[in-house]
Amino acid sequence: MSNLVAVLPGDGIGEEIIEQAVRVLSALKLDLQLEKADVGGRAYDVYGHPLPEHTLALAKKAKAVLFGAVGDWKYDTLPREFRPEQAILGLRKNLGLFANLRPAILYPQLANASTLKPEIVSGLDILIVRELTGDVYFGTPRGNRRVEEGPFKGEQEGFDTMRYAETEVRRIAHIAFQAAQKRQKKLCSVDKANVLETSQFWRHIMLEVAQEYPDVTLTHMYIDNAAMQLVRAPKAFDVIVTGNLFGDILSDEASMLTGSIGMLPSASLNASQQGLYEPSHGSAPDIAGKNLANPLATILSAAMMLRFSFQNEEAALRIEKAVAQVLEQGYRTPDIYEEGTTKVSTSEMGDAVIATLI
Ligand SMILES: NC(=O)C1=CN([C@@H]2O[C@H](COP(=O)(O)OP(=O)(O)OC[C@H]3O[C@@H](n4cnc5c(N)ncnc54)[C@H](O)[C@@H]3O)[C@@H](O)[C@H]2O)C=CC1
Ligand SMILES: CC(C)CC(=O)C(=O)O
Ligand SMILES: [Mg+2]
Repeated sequence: MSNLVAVLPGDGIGEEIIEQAVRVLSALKLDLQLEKADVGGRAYDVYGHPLPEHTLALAKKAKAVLFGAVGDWKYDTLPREFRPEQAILGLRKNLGLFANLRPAILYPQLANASTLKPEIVSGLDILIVRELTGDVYFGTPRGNRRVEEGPFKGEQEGFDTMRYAETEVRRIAHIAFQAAQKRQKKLCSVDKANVLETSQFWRHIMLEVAQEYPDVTLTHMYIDNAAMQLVRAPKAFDVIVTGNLFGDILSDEASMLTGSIGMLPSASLNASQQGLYEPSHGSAPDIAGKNLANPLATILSAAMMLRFSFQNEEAALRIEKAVAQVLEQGYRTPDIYEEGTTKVSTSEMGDAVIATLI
């Protein structure tokens, strides 16, 4: 359905942050049909599965999915297929959402909220393009087995398989090169090619695809160095392209450059402009239910939804400008609070954004 949005709040702070994003969308009075469903731990509690069939069916028929977060410590001992995290992994895989865009932008008003010195982060605007449906997160075989030989013979071991097929690397490479073309034309591919076959293969394909984008400067960096450079000189990056595991880690690291993980939105896209939009953080059980969470990453994810799935650049910009405006007005949830600003709750931050929409 062309205007259907599946709204999946999930667990922990999911409900609180999604509520604010939905309020902002409603205030814009757009022609969207929002339909809510359970996902994650709360779906497991009710239906015995973290991604029930009706939730998956709703996500599949929707133009876009607005997702909160899933997970809670109380589900950590469940067999893996029933853990809440399988819901987001299942949605990504079932909807073919291979391209995860995670922009890390420092709003000038938050230069002091970052744990890094203002001169290191001010003006920061980088884009992490993370491959989302391959790599060690989905590779098979995986599991537990008895070690058959070597010094640990007879013991149990756990194992996963890191794997990337050519098509998977090629299509994310194109997304990243095209994103770089629209920006500073610098693409850094992050891998571990000095150790891993998967990474050597990734690098080889990146170099091949680069031939089609002579206007973009491609560089390569090992993940360990990239993790270090990201806090040493983050502004040296423009677009980073990397695999699922490395991208997961680097994007949490990049969030601290922007002041808080509560500021980092994301879009996960497939080949037919269907997308899932979620904050880059998790369900934050430590602050759930307390009206403390920063809803801005989710509100900014809703803006990305309007831009990428509904081609409504104007409405996306209205949200983004309102977010900049509330920060300018000094409103801060606890994660980005500093002396001299006004501490607000999750819902008060939603109120402030709505009041500022023009
Ligand atoms: N896409 C998803 O649904 C994801 C789910 N998870 C799940 O979330 C659960 C918690 O995982 P953690 O490793 O603790 O990561 P997390 O991202 O949920 O929290 C890490 C830290 O950041 C803080 N934080 C996160 N979002 C915030 C926000 N909007 N405002 C203010 N502070 C915020 C939390 O309070 C916590 O101190 C786990 O079950 C994990 O598997 C983790 C990452 C992604
Ligand atoms: C919870 C995981 C499945 C993923 C994750 O941490 C992420 O996508 O950022
Ligand atoms: Mg993560």
